[in-house]
Amino acid sequence: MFCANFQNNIIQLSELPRNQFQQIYDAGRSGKLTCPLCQKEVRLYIGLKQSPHFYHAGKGDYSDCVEYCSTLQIEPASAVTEKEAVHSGSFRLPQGRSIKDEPAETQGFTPATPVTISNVYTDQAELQSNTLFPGISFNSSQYEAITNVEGPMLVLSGAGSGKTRVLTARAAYMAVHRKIDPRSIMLVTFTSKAAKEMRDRLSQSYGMMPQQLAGIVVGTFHSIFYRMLAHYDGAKWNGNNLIKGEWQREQYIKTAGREKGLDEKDFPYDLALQKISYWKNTLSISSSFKPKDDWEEQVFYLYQRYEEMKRDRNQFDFDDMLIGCYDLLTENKELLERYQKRFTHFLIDEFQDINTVQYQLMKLLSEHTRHICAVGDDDQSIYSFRGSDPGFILNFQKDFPDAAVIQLTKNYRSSHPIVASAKKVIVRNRNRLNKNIQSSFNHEQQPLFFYPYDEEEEATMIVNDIKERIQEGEDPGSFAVLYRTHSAGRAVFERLYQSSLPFSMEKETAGFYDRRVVKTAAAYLTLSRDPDSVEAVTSLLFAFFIKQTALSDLKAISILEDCSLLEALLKLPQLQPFQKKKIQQILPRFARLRSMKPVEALITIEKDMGLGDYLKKRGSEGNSIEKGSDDLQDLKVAAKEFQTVDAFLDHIDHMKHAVKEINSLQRSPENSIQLMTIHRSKGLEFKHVYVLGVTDGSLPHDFALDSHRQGDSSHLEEERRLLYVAMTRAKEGLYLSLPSYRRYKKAVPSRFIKHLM
Ligand SMILES: Nc1ncnc2c1ncn2[C@@H]1O[C@H](COP(=O)(O)OP(=O)(O)OP(=O)(O)O)[C@@H](O)[C@H]1O
Repeated sequence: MFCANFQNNIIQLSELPRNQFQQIYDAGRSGKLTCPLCQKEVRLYIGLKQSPHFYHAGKGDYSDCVEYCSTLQIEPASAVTEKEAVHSGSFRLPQGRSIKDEPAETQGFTPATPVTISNVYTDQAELQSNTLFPGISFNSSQYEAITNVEGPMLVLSGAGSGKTRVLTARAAYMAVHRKIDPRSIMLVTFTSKAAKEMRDRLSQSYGMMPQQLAGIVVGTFHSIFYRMLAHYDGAKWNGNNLIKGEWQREQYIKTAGREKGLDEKDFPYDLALQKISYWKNTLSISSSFKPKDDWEEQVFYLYQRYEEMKRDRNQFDFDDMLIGCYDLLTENKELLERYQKRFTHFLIDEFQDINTVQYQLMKLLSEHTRHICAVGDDDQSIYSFRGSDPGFILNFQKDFPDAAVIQLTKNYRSSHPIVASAKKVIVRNRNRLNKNIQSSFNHEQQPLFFYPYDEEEEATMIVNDIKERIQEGEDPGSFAVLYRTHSAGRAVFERLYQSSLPFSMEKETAGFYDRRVVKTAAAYLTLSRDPDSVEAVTSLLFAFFIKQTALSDLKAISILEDCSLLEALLKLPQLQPFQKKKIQQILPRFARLRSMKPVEALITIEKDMGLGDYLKKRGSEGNSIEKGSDDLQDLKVAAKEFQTVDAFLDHIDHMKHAVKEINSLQRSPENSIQLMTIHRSKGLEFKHVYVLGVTDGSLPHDFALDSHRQGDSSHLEEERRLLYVAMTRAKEGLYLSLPSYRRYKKAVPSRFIKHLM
């Protein structure tokens, strides 16, 4: 049905401006839409499977209502003149009627479209062997990769081609069939999640005895090498001295930057930190190191000061763990030999993401036996910013010219249409090894593009689609929603929370309202209704560049002079004249904020109340990947659906509680919808995968487009690999979202997928 009653007016869907769908959808959810005929509650459908339409909230036969609405059908929009239309609120309600009863097209709504793939699926029968472990089959390449355990081996494995299966089976085969001491097997993974999965698979699938299983050393580079360091010198490598938070690293280099007079609004500290990590992980810094240009000169200074600051405090960071171990083993031959005696067989997962220091460590440890097996896929290399380099795959063959090379090209995870589409995306990368990945099964479901209006509607469509599929019998654990950056997951988090569907997500995604800029902007809003909020006034001190110690003065002034904390700001004795002038201008505006619409209030805060200046000076505007002003734009998108500041602030509080609640539930991934960044999804698989924001600026990220414009296309290629990784997580359903607007700006489909549309 295509009409509904809203605020005593009849809305025709064909006449509803596209940007108001979400608002009407929300009105329906809060019971504010009714049927023009029976007056019962109706809702607006926004999803993937059908075009938007109104439907009755309760069950029953509503054919009369549908019929009635169809008699209200109007002439095509172009035929309705202004004279014929009346205006109600922000909606244009046509007067003209026609008795046509085909469904009216909804304005600007494009139904989901399938990805175009040209090649047809051809089933290539293959021999599978299951003699090694009952119930688990292996194709001939996998079999060879598992059983050929002597000497170096490189396994080039396409997405979903069973590298995890091969790695775990190879470890189990060595222990069970070849009776190699499990304690001498080292299996290195890239993430702790992958390590856990390997351990789980080893225990469940390969009939290993618990003591055999316990013997194999399975872990990430960091966990394995940190254990070596802690064992050698527990006092120096005490976990309490580890710098865990990025913010602390940033604080150190910003302190160093101030010594050099580097301006925070111009200087990209995030890139500087990345560069420092890169240098460390690629073992680039030696006595002969020379910065290449001015930028590197500056970063090199920050690097030196950063290292000094850590040393003075006996601290170390994650990169130091690997470098520390490398130094230890190269300097202490006796220790190296002890470890070499202990370990004889080495397996490395995600070899495409290895960096110099990790590679050198593995080479050192394995040089006595050369039983080293590296498994990787250059198309899934997505950590070059940390110094990883798919070039190691090529170097491996140089370092070990006698290495056996095995290609795994059969994809067992994803259906043919998914593999074919992902392949069409990745072949456009120039810097890659050519391979012919084929799916092992066909499926009638094609990957879909869908076209939400903006981020909010994108989240609504996805959550509704998941809800429908769960109602049809799918498990919540079959779904994953993937995105490029953490803040992009905010809207889906909020919709999922409102829907009561079980889901879990990474902490960073959940912490949108705790991001520094978001928190500061929200503090302005809070002070407009509670000028005595200690938390909000503390955030404001940051924004006005006033020392935090002023808080106790503020409290005293507020008691002695009987004024609010906010008003006390102006009476602070330590204010510089320019600060006083600014605060004088800004204070009266707080009260007015409360009567504005939240988006309007945020614009006022940004433009007229100092937040814009704060962003320029302190809000990481120089950052390339996470700009402060992007956070503010994201906050405006979140605020869009709210009519009052109070309602928006309540929503923020509610969502902060929601985060705590969801985290405390600790739902298992098997039973809940997963929200995560594409980076985190590596190595995982889901029946249905939704990829948010497949638009230029989001995927590829703006920073990669910038560097492409400046002549460096390596980041763009990495972004394409990210999309490839995201697509190849899906087994059956792949849904790529192409919103028309992003951060209030017109968005265009990602250059990576245009040829698939
Ligand atoms: N020979 C085989 N026969 C049937 N299924 C297989 C076979 N090999 C692997 N699989 C299945 O294919 C899927 C993908 O395997 P796996 O997770 O090991 O791939 P992967 O290469 O690690 O993937 P990616 O690199 O994309 O993360 C899994 O569900 C696995 O059980």
